[in-house]
Amino acid sequence: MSHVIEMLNIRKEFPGIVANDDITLQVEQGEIHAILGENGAGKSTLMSILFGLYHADKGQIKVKGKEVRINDPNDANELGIGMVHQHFQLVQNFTVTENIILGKEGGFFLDRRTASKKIKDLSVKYGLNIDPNMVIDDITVGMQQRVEILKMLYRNAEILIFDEPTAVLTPQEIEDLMGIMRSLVAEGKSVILITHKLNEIKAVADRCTVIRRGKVIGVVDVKDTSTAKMASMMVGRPVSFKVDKKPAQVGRVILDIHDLKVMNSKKVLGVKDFSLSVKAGEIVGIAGVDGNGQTELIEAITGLREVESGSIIFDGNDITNADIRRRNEIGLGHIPEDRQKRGLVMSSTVFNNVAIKEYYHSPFSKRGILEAEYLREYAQKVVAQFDVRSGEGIFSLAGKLSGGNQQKLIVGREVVADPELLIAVQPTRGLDVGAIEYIHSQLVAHRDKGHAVLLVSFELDEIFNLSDRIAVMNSGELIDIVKTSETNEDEVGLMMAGVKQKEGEQ
Ligand SMILES: Nc1ncnc2c1ncn2[C@@H]1O[C@H](COP(=O)(O)OP(=O)(O)OP(=O)(O)O)[C@@H](O)[C@H]1O
Repeated sequence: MSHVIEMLNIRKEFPGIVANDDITLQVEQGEIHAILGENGAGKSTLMSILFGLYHADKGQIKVKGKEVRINDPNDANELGIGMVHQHFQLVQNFTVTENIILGKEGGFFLDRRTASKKIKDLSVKYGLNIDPNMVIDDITVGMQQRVEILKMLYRNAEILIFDEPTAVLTPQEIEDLMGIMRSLVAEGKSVILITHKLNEIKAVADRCTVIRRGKVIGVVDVKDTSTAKMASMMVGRPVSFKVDKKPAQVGRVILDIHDLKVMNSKKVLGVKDFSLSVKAGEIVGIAGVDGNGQTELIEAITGLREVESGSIIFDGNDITNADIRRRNEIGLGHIPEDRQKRGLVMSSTVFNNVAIKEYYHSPFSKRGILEAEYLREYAQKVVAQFDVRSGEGIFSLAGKLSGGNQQKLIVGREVVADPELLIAVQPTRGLDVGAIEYIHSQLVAHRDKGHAVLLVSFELDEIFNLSDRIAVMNSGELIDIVKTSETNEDEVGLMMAGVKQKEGEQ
């Protein structure tokens, strides 16, 4: 078998941490090679080296047997290496076409109509459902990811790196993407797939390199290795995939939404006459395909988007038009969908990011002066409890944390603040199975303390594992709300497609 890519004995250090410690990765031509590792294990660093974004301190890279030096992404592109990043690299106010041709030879002088046509054809061919004329700001996170995939396909890459490509895709989109990957390798291309989702590795990958804390633990043939085995190789202990929880002890209504109407960014109703209540001591999960009004609903509840009509009552207080700080103060916590845009200040430290919502009041500050010692201990507590790993602890910049560790930081900050209502949107996006197990147990513990949790997730498994009741959204409407114990994935799947239960029974 010929190796299309060989990364030999790669070492990369950052202040306080060895991100890659003597890593060897060999990818065969025509295979889908998965890389599995905990959050912060060094996967993105390794791929950034291959893509010319970082330079290894030591080691060698060979492409098709020839040693190469990859100084920047242009070198990588020339060697036929393409990458879909975990965090999108798109200009928000540009169209899809502009983003795709940006940085390509000829760039903006390219004939846009021809470029748009080629993009449209690729989109249709791979079922990506992207209109080349749409502006990035107006499309969902899931669609933005597909634009990244299109960008790579547009440049005819031979070796395609996917860094957590399915984290925001719907089950159907994931299926489609798997199909795309299979057809890519059938054409002789090679795929490197970084994912935390073991079932995806099982479904498409040929081999898997497992890394833990910067070191290679082993390379396995996927068809001969169980998901449980891969999980324990990665985490270093057995992992439980089921959430242990007692029946909910529900109390008073915490969140009461009445006939809510909210516009989306296209100025049409994204949320239509939506009513829902969430009680203390329960987790209500919102199930739905991405783009069916969940974002607008959550933005309305958290104060990020204006309400057209209807009301939002929080523990007896009308907060329909309240400002965000007031919502925080009366006990609303929010784990946002887009952790980089809304969750963290990337250029600031972990410490500042933990303090960001609390710094102005006691006990975090007194008479306008920060209680630095208290804040430091508080930040240390969040980092320790949620296992946020980085080179320089609370003094690391948030932007230097691995994607999963950024996510753990946000979840930790919001849970430790102990809000009456925790709104958790995709709380385990990008997390490894060990971290998911922990975050799930923390969300259940939050409920068991008598707090309310409103969960939005595109993972039906997660919705079913955590929720006491499931509210299904389709086209901005509440299709139905059902007890988790009285439904199943097929029924919820039908409702997600807009079929009301009674219609389904007919
Ligand atoms: N530019 C940087 N400066 C400092 N530390 C960094 C930098 N980039 C990565 N690191 C650190 O290197 C380690 C490995 O990070 P990396 O992003 O490679 O992990 P990962 O395996 O991709 O994790 P995840 O699954 O969470 O995405 C982390 O501890 C991270 O904080």
